[in-house]
Amino acid sequence: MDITLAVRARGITKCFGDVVALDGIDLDVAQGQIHGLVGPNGAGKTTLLGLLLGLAAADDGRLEILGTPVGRALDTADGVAGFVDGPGLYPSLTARQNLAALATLRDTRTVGIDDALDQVGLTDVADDRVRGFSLGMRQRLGLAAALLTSPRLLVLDEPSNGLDPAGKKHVHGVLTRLAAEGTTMVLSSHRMDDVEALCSEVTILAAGRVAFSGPLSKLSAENDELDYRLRTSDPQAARRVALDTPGLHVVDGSDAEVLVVRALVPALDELVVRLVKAGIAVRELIPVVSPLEAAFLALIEQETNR
Ligand SMILES: Nc1ncnc2c1ncn2[C@@H]1O[C@H](COP(=O)(O)OP(=O)(O)OP(=O)(O)O)[C@@H](O)[C@H]1O
Repeated sequence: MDITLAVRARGITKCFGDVVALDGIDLDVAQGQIHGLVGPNGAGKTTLLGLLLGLAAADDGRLEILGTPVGRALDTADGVAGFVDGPGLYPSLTARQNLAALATLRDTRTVGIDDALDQVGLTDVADDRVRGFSLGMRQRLGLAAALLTSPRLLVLDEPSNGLDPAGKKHVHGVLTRLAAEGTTMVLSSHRMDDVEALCSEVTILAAGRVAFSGPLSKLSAENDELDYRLRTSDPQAARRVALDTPGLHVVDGSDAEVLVVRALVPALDELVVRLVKAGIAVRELIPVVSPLEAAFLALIEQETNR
């Protein structure tokens, strides 16, 4: 048993009737790490998070949480908190009453309801009924509910769902601070940019299988061709230069103002040098999708075509 791992899963399988939701999943999450779980709809993310929260038991495989093997009884392991499919809240109660009710039900030591509300930025609406809360406010309240138990492992299903940019920044700040204080997190997202902002490691699920698991730095598409948007001072001349540049393709979807080119980094460098030599100013040169997003999409395609 490796006590430096907050989660250790080996060969986890979970079926719903004929549907194989998880098909032999291995997962290692080091203590204090924020670990992202990404994948397309139906990949098995929520099912896996549900197993970590003790909401369901695996059909096969071995799961250890915070150093303790998980049995077949449905129960949240000590030190674990979080939610899947949105937090369970009472709409007719206020935010503060919801947290008080949960603390009573759990009979747990609390870090303080006011403190939890403050951490997620809900102090001003603490005495408003949850019925009137937006999706983003409910997500924050769900996080506050999880914080009440001072968890060592926090399991969150799409915590950024419904958050506006300021809300997302706030919640990311809370999660980053918790990780710095030693809380381990496993969170799911559909978005690689979320994962990039928060996580040091990521597991990509596709069709119930692990397509990749490891540090984000390893998941790089540097050696693959990427599409880049190019905006210059002279789009027509830039197109002629691009068409002449070896190893670079002008992609359909380019328009009069913006050229989309597909290239490896060396060919892209050559294009920029040629543009500058031709007196054409480069105003914008950005990947259409980030290298991580591109690697993610390529892996998903590979795995779903297997
Ligand atoms: N309770 C259930 N009964 C039957 N099938 C289920 C159940 N829960 C999940 N599934 C199926 O298991 C597979 C994995 O679903 P899961 O919800 O874990 O995926 P997900 O990656 O979280 O998807 P999404 O991104 O859409 O939330 C899907 O095919 C889904 O239809």
